[in-house]
Amino acid sequence: MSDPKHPEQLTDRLFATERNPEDFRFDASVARVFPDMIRRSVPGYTTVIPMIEVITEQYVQPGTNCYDLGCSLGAATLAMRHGIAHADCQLIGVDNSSAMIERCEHYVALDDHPLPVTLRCEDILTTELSNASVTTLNYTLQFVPPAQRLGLLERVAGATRPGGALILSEKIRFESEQEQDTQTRLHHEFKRANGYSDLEISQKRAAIEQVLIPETLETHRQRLLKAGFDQALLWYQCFNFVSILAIKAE
Ligand SMILES: Nc1ncnc2c1ncn2[C@@H]1O[C@H](C[S@+](CC[C@H]([NH3+])C(=O)[O-])CC(=O)[O-])[C@@H](O)[C@H]1O
Ligand SMILES: O=C(O)C(=O)Cc1ccccc1
Repeated sequence: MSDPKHPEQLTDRLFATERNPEDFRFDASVARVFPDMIRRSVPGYTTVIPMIEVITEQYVQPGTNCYDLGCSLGAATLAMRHGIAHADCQLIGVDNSSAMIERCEHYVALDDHPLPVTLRCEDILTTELSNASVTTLNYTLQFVPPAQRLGLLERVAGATRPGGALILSEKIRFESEQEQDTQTRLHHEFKRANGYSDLEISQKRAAIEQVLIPETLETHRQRLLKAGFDQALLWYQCFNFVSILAIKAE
């Protein structure tokens, strides 16, 4: 029996047996294994999360809103929460998967911290954004159709106060075919080292192909500047996964 207050932590075996090819979705079966899946699949994830607290602390401003767009189970939301020392800030997590938001509520409740967290089960493309100091898109923009990415980033930049920031973490692709092959191989070796079989790796790869669209670092940088940020700097990279800090000038 599982205690609803303590969501069970399961091992990701979703792609371990032969499956029909079907696009990846953030449904209840993914939500149940998500902490294990993301930790074993995304090189650098376990480093990026605690750094989100450190970066939030540097850019948060009193009396502002902080957003975690595509919050899943709230790992980045809680890191942001611990970096916010102002009681008059609002922290808002947004995800359009109800399975994720339901479980996220439990994790937020288990985290002993005075700052309230508002969770919205909404599309990040239409959710209201205003008076922001820190916004996080931690491996979420990669799931937004490329044609809609600039519009979303313009809304984020437009809602961000002078001196505020966006933390953007993404899987990227590389201009050079040789580098693309090498970094992809290293990512797959990382997954293998974390216990995924060749079948799991190849079936997951097929399932995410149409829904997770990586772009180059240069495309991300140029678009962040076009959207209204004044600086876009790479602060973390592990293989084909990066995190960028985009800053609005004071
Ligand atoms: N249009 C959308 N609107 C709202 N949510 C969306 C949308 N598209 C995708 N999502 C949501 O974005 C999340 C992406 S996971 C983020 C990890 C988290 N940030 C973490 O730090 O643990 C990353 C990954 O699985 O690689 C999922 O929960 C989707 O439901
Ligand atoms: O698993 C992969 O190969 C990825 O690229 C990352 C990922 C992590 C979690 C959900 C979807 C994709």
